[in-house]
Amino acid sequence: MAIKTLISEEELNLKVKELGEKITDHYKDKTDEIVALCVLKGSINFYSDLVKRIDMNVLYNFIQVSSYSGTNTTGRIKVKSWVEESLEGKHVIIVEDVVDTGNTLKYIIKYLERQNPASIEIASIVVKNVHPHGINVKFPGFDIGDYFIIGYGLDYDEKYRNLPYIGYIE
Ligand SMILES: O=P(O)(O)OC[C@H]1O[C@H](OP(=O)(O)OP(=O)(O)O)[C@H](O)[C@@H]1O
Ligand code: HPA
Repeated sequence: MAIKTLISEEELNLKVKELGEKITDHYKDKTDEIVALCVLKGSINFYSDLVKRIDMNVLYNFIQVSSYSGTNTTGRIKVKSWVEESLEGKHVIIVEDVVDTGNTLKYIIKYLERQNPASIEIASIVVKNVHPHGINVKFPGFDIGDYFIIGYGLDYDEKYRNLPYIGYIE
């Protein structure tokens, strides 16, 4: 079993910087509060790098949901923890590591909308299928093909999250 690099640490750093600049530019005239919402566990590394590249005040918030077993979605989203503070009138940036089938985001957005945020946008370091479930990823990182990826927060059965790059198992 060999791990092949798909996106290097250097490529990740450059992309995160670029996304941070785009996000800063997009929200620069907004007066309402901006919340960066980390979708645990997979987004932890991207989130931590991205918020440092956003040149304005962002509030931190975290949720934990999961639906994968091995390389397949179970199709059932398990909510392990959810947003505690009110999102009413706030601009929410959902920070994801990967948008794959789009099931997870479809679920999250449906429930977040009930809290009447001012807006909801998505930043994802990797997008696998363009517009799954019609989901529009406003701040996409890398578009990739049909790889099951690991590293930079992404796991295979909870392993490999701490690789500093994104790879796949050959
Ligand atoms: O677009 P989808 O097909 O729904 O897949 C994307 C989601 O799957 C992964 O989470 P996972 O359920 O593996 O939990 P984890 O973040 O704790 O690893 C990943 O972190 C995304 O949240
Ligand atoms: O390619 C992937 N890797 C790890 N977790 C995932 N969750 C959805 N797709 C993936």
